[in-house]
Amino acid sequence: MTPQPERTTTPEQVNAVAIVPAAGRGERLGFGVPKALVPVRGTALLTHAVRGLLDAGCVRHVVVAAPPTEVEGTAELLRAAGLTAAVVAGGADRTDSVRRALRHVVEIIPDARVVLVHDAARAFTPGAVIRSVVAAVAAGAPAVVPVLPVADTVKQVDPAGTVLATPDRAALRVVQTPQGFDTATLTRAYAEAGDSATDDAGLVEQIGVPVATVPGHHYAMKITTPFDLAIAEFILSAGEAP
Ligand SMILES: Nc1ccn([C@@H]2O[C@H](COP(=O)(O)OP(=O)(O)OP(=O)(O)O)[C@@H](O)[C@H]2O)c(=O)n1
Ligand SMILES: C[C@](O)(CO)[C@H](O)COP(=O)(O)O
Repeated sequence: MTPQPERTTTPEQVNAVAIVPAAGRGERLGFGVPKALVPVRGTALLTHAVRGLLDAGCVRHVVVAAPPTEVEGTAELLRAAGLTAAVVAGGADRTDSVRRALRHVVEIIPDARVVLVHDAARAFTPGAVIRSVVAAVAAGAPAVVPVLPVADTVKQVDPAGTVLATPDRAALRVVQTPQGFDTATLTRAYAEAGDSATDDAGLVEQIGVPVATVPGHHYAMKITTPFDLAIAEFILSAGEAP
């Protein structure tokens, strides 16, 4: 029998669905408007983030969780930028916002096999990171997170700030988004795990499913403070990620 070439699924063949939690208030940024709507070079962070996902070439649908009072305005913002995305009302915390968007995904795209969850605040994530997360899920990993090594020494402290321990930083990673999941795994995690977690992979860990890692990128930083906004300006002026 003639040996058949091994079939691999490329990220472009997957057509993932992306959830974008964008309902945060941006208190640490302090602009008095939801952070996702804060402009960098005249374009809202959310618009940069959604465009980045759609331009990566492997995302078929985007579902945004917006502040409940901004659902219409957010839909209009994205339409005006020529971007196609569904917008739902977000919740009280990030987990609640993702839960609401995930419910929408399951309703409108029941055949979605791969789902990404990507912070609007990580608006300048390179397409290569998005594609490698999708590729790892397509290759069979039920959950995948992009990570970076930890550059500083990290201390564990008690509530008074006294150092308790110095974990081995070689075993630690900083976690970014998009985080990618087999849709059935993420749905089960949201149904069975605790109410809240600081990331979606945390809920998957709670149900005992292994989480794989792929290399992240400094450009996928979370824009949290005015200092980060200055770095975002730099990233835009520097052009394509090295
Ligand atoms: N109720 C919430 C809170 C946060 N997020 C989203 O989760 C991502 C990560 O949250 P973070 O960077 O902490 O944003 P904020 O909550 O807006 O920031 P802050 O804590 O400074 O108010 C952001 O894209 C944010 O919009 C959300 O969808 N719903
Ligand atoms: C999901 C996340 O961006 C991964 O690093 C992060 O945990 C979000 O944390 P936040 O406190 O909701 O910003």
